[in-house]
Amino acid sequence: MEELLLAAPQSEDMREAFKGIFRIEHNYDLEAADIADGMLWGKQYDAKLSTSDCLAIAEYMYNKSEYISAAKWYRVALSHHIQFDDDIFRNIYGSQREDIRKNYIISRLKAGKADDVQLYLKELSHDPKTQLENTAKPTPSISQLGCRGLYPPRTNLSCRYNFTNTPYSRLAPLKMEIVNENPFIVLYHDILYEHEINSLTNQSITTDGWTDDAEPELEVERICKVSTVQDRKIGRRVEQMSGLNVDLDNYMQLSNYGLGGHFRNHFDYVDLKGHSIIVPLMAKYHGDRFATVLFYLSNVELGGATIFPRLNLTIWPQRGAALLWYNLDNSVEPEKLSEHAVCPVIVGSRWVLAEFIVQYKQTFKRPCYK
Ligand SMILES: O=C(O)CCC(=O)C(=O)O
Ligand SMILES: [Fe+2]
Repeated sequence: MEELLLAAPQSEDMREAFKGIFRIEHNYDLEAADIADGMLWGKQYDAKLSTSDCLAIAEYMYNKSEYISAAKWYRVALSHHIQFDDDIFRNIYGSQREDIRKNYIISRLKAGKADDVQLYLKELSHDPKTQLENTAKPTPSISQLGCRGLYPPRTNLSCRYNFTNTPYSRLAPLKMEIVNENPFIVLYHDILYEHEINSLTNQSITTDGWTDDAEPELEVERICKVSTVQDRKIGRRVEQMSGLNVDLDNYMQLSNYGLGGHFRNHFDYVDLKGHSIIVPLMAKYHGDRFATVLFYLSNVELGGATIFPRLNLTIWPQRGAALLWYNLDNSVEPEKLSEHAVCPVIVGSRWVLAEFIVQYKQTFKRPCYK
């Protein structure tokens, strides 16, 4: 029994799963009834949520003051709830059904009007897949549009072989897809070997990313596991991809995002001028993060795109590809357009490896700043 309990989810695991489901529901505009049925973003999965799962989610949404969402989850819980004609079952479950109905009505009233209470009562007997009355869909944010793949399609972009970044590139040109001209963002294809990907993704990572609660001064939220790795061979490839100087002994950041894992909008630069505490440290060692190279170590079955909301750019992870972008502009000032985020993972395990290329090592490679 003790062994079973050890393997069972703890209350913290449940809370994190609820938060993940909340992010998925809102970012992708999914309906509670669909999620409960395993219908995720248009794809039917062989998985269903139980009545008690739905009830627990409804209560989580209620406590978060997300009353419309709570009402939807209560209604789904009720429709999945055991309904027996048998007296014994009615005695056991009847009162629970009444409680769910009550909570549904309270949630509806909290987000609606007392005058509409008859309407709300009627809704209770409708199929949970029907829309709730008088509830408008919220307008999606720019980031949500990106996560849903709804930015306008891009034209006039190109692919070519890159022969020129380093002398070695002549022998082994890289497959380069230009995804944005200004600021320059490129996606390199087939940049990692299978054995490299496998050895990176077979590691177990135990350290959590960070949340607003843990480090409020960061003002970002990152839900994933992180670890560091050193790999001189991959470091050399980063040099080849970027044409910049890379510290081969640098630690790269390995991250794994699970259900609902995400990284809210952020910049990779620190903006040395604005942060007096870290400036001496950053300055002593290497300066700000000039560019980022992000290796995708897995495909993601659903969700988990990298988005640049200010550029209307969505990049879907492709195992073995790597994305390169600049965080500072030509005058080494923060490039505001480099703001980016990781959309919540709906299904799958998302692995990435990031190398941050630092500013002061580029003095001779990029000497001609404006
Ligand atoms: O995983 C991604 O798509 C982006 C990761 C990222 O933004 C970071 O590590 O700073
Ligand atoms: Fe980032």
